[in-house]
Amino acid sequence: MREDYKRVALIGLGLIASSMAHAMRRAGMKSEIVGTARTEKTREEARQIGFCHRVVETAAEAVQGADLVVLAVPVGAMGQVAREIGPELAPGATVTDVGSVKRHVIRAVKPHLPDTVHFIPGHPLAGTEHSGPAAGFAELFDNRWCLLVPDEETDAEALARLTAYWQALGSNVETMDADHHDLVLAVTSHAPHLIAYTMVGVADDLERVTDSEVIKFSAAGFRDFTRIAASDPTMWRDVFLTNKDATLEILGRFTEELFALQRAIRTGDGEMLFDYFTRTRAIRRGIIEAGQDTPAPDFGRIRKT
Ligand SMILES: NC(=O)c1ccc[n+]([C@@H]2O[C@H](COP(=O)([O-])OP(=O)(O)OC[C@H]3O[C@@H](n4cnc5c(N)ncnc54)[C@H](O)[C@@H]3O)[C@@H](O)[C@H]2O)c1
Ligand SMILES: O=C(O)C(=O)C[C@]1(C(=O)O)C=C[C@@H](O)C=C1
Repeated sequence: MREDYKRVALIGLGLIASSMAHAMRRAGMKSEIVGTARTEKTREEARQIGFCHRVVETAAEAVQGADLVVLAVPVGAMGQVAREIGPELAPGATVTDVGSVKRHVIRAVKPHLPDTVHFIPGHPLAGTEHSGPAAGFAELFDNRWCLLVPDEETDAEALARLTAYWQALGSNVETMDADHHDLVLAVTSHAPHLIAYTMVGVADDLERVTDSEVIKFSAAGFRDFTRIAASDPTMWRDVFLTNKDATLEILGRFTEELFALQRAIRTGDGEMLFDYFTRTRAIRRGIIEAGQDTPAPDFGRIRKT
């Protein structure tokens, strides 16, 4: 039987936190949801939508009496938030985060937390290009991975409870080491975002195709790039600054492959191109067969809880 947390504090009330609150309500959790965000504008927007039971002014106030605390702010702000909440945390509470980078978050957060709490970093592999409290929806985590990053000292019971929580939100949960997480995500998420940002930047630099032509002739492929390249600038600046080594490692490999493909085009090596694209097509088909390609959310259809 699932043991719901009594009080869940959401620090940061953007896409991920608001989706968690909607998903908690959908799951019928009994927890009280207390939220806070940095600006009054965001707090007021969250109050109007109503996914929290209470929205309070500060992070220090939000965590009081909470047995689960979720840090859902940009990766670069995690340390500062941890410093603020550290002295207010209830003994026995679990503190987790949803940041896209793990090694940096652990380094930034852990020193500020008392020994009496369980710190279990996490990362739901689900998102959209939208941000803010109005962007959230209950289905975001359905059939998506949520990676938890325990260490050798992590309390097994606290880990089992957090795992059950994410499963109730719709996720499949796996554990992973922080460095491995950061390398895997550099390949599957961080470098692809940088490539999308670059591709849209290149199109924008070509004055000829900007204005109406980018819109008019943007086929599905480029349109997908523009969706990714519309992702939150603060979030992604922080991801690249804090997952520097892994991203640079993957970009190095990417450049080598790009040169190999460039050479095949120049030399007319059709066999190389065909074989390469056959290999990558099989990867896409594998993702679909595994049910991991959730279609883009239809915001008109999704009813907010
Ligand atoms: N968007 C995604 O696709 C996605 C997916 C998985 C994980 N994440 C991670 O989740 C976290 C939150 O992302 P999101 O998409 O919900 O972002 P968001 O921009 O929608 O929301 C961020 C929230 O943090 C608050 N905030 C910003 N700076 C702050 C600061 N210095 N101090 C305190 N609060 C601050 C904002 O007011 C806002 O409430 C990030 O760490 C991100 O890396 C994002
Ligand atoms: O679908 C998207 O818009 C996303 O980019 C989501 C996405 C990803 O790269 O898959 C982005 C960042 C995360 O940390 C996790 C998920």
